[in-house]
Amino acid sequence: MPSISAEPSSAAEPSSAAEQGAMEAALAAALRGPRGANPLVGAVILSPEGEHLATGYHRGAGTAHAEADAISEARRQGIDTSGTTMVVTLEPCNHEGRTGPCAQAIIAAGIAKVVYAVDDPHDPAAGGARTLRAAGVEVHSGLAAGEARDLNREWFEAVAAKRPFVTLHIAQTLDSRIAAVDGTSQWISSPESLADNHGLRELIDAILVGTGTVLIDNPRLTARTPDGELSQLQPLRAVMGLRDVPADAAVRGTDGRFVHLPTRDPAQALGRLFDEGARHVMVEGGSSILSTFLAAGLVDELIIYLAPTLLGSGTAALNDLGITTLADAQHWSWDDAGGGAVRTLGNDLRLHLRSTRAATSKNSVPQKVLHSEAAEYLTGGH
Ligand SMILES: NC(=O)C1=CN([C@@H]2O[C@H](COP(=O)(O)OP(=O)(O)OC[C@H]3O[C@@H](n4cnc5c(N)ncnc54)[C@H](OP(=O)(O)O)[C@@H]3O)[C@@H](O)[C@H]2O)C=CC1
Ligand SMILES: Nc1c(N[C@@H]2O[C@H](COP(=O)(O)O)[C@@H](O)[C@H]2O)[nH]c(=O)[nH]c1=O
Repeated sequence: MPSISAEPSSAAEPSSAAEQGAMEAALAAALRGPRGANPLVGAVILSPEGEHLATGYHRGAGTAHAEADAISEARRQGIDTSGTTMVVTLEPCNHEGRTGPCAQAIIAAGIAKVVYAVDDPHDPAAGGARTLRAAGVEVHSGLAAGEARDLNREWFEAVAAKRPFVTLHIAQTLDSRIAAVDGTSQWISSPESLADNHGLRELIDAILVGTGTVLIDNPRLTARTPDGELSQLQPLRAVMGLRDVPADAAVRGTDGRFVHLPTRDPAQALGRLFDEGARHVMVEGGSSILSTFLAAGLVDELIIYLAPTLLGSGTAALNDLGITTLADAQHWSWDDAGGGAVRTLGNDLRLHLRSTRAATSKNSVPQKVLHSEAAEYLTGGH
């Protein structure tokens, strides 16, 4: 059993072996969710005797939080949650949001004790622990705080910087081309990869491309179902670059969800999208835009659709990261969150990686530890 850390905190007390085991299970469950605007969170409900009664996790923005998911799971099984302990990887939220405050759900479920790993850094959500204590719930924090922070390190960093979480999308050939010499690129990906990409478009708040892509592809950048219908949720469509976006460009659409960002500075573009309310941005391309975000260290997650195709020449996925010596290479780590690090989508491989930018050696253990546990949940072929 991996050992997890307890950080000193005003409320910290020695935790029981059952609580430590539950925290490990909660950390593993959290990895089942997708990265994005919301953090990965897992929760386990323990009986007073330390038995695991129910597990929950967060499936992404707009869906039930992990605590509510675990309570629902207990209800589905007909389990009485009064007098139980909830072990959760993040401080329960206190805000109304789209899903209702978890602190109130915990109080209503009669849960007597809450053990959580790290405080919620997000101002409107913070304060769940205070609300719980005021209602007579015993609350402790700090168990596995290092692991829980590492689980969401990019998200914590984005929240602290007040910028959106950034996913970079690349649909490329085996030889890292995203378009042929004549500019044609539709489609490099398999239909299954395209469907996955449209699923992501529906989850994110904004999608961003450069003016080059607009002028060459005239993309719509909408989220669509496999039969071509518009999906229910649509991202804000953003084009970055100094040139004007043609008046008849498809990306403008007719729904008012288009924004031109007349800048070449990726931080400025993200700042503008943050001000527009975007908390998760997907950068789709082309190569100049992909490169400028990567060079600026502003990418949290990489999703690469790798097609078993060769072009030999054409537009390279990346053109310059400002790296001239191997010692300065960017290193990325495989990410098991949200369905796995490597999946087969039709003829393609879907590669999922996370930044190592903010990782500390002290906190880098749990990804390795959790690999085998997370593997149980994988649905795609590894
Ligand atoms: N397979 C795939 O996944 C994808 C493939 N593509 C393909 O990529 C190709 C387009 O790539 P590319 O030509 O690089 O176009 P980009 O979409 O990357 O746009 C480049 C333009 O963006 C503007 N820009 C804004 N910020 C910067 C910056 N920091 N550095 C440089 N330019 C900036 C510049 O225009 P300005 O003068 O207006 O400032 C520049 O000319 C197309 O063939 C398209 O089909 C595109 C997306 C995805
Ligand atoms: N060629 C290519 C992609 N290209 C991206 O999709 C855009 C077209 O979007 P739309 O007009 O909404 O269908 C295009 O401009 C580029 O950003 N994406 C992929 O997943 N796989 C691919 O092979």
